[in-house]
Amino acid sequence: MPAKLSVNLNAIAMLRNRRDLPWPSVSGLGRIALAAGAHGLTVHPRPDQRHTRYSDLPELRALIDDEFPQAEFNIEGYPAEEFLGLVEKNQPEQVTLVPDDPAQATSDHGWDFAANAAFLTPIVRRLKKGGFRVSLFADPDPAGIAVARDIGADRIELYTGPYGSCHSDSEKANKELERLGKAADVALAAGLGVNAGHDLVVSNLPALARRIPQLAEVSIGHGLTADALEHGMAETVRRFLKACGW
Ligand SMILES: CC(=O)[C@@H](O)[C@H](O)COP(=O)(O)O
Ligand SMILES: NCC(=O)COP(=O)(O)O
Repeated sequence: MPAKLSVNLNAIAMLRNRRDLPWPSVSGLGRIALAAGAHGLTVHPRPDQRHTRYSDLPELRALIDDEFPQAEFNIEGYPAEEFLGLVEKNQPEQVTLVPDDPAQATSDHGWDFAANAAFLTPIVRRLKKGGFRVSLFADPDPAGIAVARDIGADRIELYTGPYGSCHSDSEKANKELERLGKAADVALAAGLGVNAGHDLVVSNLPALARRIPQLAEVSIGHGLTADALEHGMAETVRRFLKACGW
């Protein structure tokens, strides 16, 4: 089965947050994405709420429950107590734990599993007891991935940033793809599911899906939002011109 697509709404939320106005609507764009066939929605709330706000989460949970009950809600973030409380309140199908420092502009590495095993193990146990599927953000490092299994995760999410940044260097992209592929082989052999995300776009997805045919889910925000703007711009300008009487 092809990988499921979870649309990350953080970039939409960041655009919305430029003004004290309700547009672009995070739940409205989430509805459009799910109506178009996306399999789920992802948010990555950070403590400063510069992207998704905590108040967006109940609205997205209700959107899925009321209109798209087959879709999944994926909440990503650093597992501080505040984040764990948000997860427990908003009941996502999947929680993705990311080693984000609040000062980081975006996620740029996976967990050091050996160094964080004692920290993550009780958190993963608590989340799984709560009924949530747990995925851990991971660099494509086979040694670390074996530890992720021992920590109790259901899945890993491979950090694809270095692969995504090779858009103009196909040799480098192939090397990064092979690292991701080998890490996925190790994870799958260990019984872990494999998700992937960060800087994925239409042009780099097919090769990733071919190398990792068992890929369970990709979560995509920045590149997908950029495409939505590009492909929606002409129609939008026509609407504004019509409103001006042209
Ligand atoms: C874990 C991960 O790679 C994504 O959550 C990424 O952080 C996208 O969200 P932002 O664009 O808000 O950083
Ligand atoms: N988990 C990765 C994600 O949700 C989206 O990352 P990006 O496409 O915004 O880089």
